[in-house]
Amino acid sequence: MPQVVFTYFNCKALGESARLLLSYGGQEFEDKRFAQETWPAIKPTTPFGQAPMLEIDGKKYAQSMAIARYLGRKYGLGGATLEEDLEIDMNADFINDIRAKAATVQYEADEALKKKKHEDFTQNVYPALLNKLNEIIGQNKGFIALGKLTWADFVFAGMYDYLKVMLQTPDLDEKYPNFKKVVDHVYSLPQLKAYLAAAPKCDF
Ligand SMILES: N[C@@H](CCC(=O)N[C@@H](CS)C(=O)NCC(=O)O)C(=O)O
Repeated sequence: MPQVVFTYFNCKALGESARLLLSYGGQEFEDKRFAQETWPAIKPTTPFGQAPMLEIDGKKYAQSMAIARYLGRKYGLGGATLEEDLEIDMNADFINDIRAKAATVQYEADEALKKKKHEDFTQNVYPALLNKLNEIIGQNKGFIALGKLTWADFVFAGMYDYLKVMLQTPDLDEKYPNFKKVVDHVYSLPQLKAYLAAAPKCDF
């Protein structure tokens, strides 16, 4: 078994999908979580100056989506054809686009502008995107793609609480009831039981 180290802040956000996938795959790994204060020392040791980082036998990899795709394919959670992979990628990228859009609001430094942007996005941007995602999950029987479990479900479930914070919408469950179906599908997997019991509790 390869030596695997996964490095990320002590939160779920962009890191949890990889932790869940590694656990699903039965891969032992060092779950290296760091505090905000230690980030400046770690940053220059990562491929792109960003976390998360996955190390396999000493080789370092970055980019949460690339990592999730790799682990998913490795553990049988990819498509059976290039077209199936395309469908998974398409829907996973759509989720990541929603997150990235919300990040432009949430990480706006000017508080007045942040409030204005949030109101604008909440009214004019998020509803169409979130309704579409809810519809996609409905068509896929409670999964993100292909009507069955794929690595994209781990991406969504892992970042779900973070999305609630980023969208400033704690009642996502009620507004878009299919979202919780994906989360429940992933979090009820027996392969994740030991990891979930041992992992530090994080709000997002
Ligand atoms: N596209 C990258 C984005 C990574 C990213 O934005 N990471 C943030 C934490 S969630 C980070 O490293 N922030 C600290 C910094 O950029 O110095 C990915 O998906 O991995």
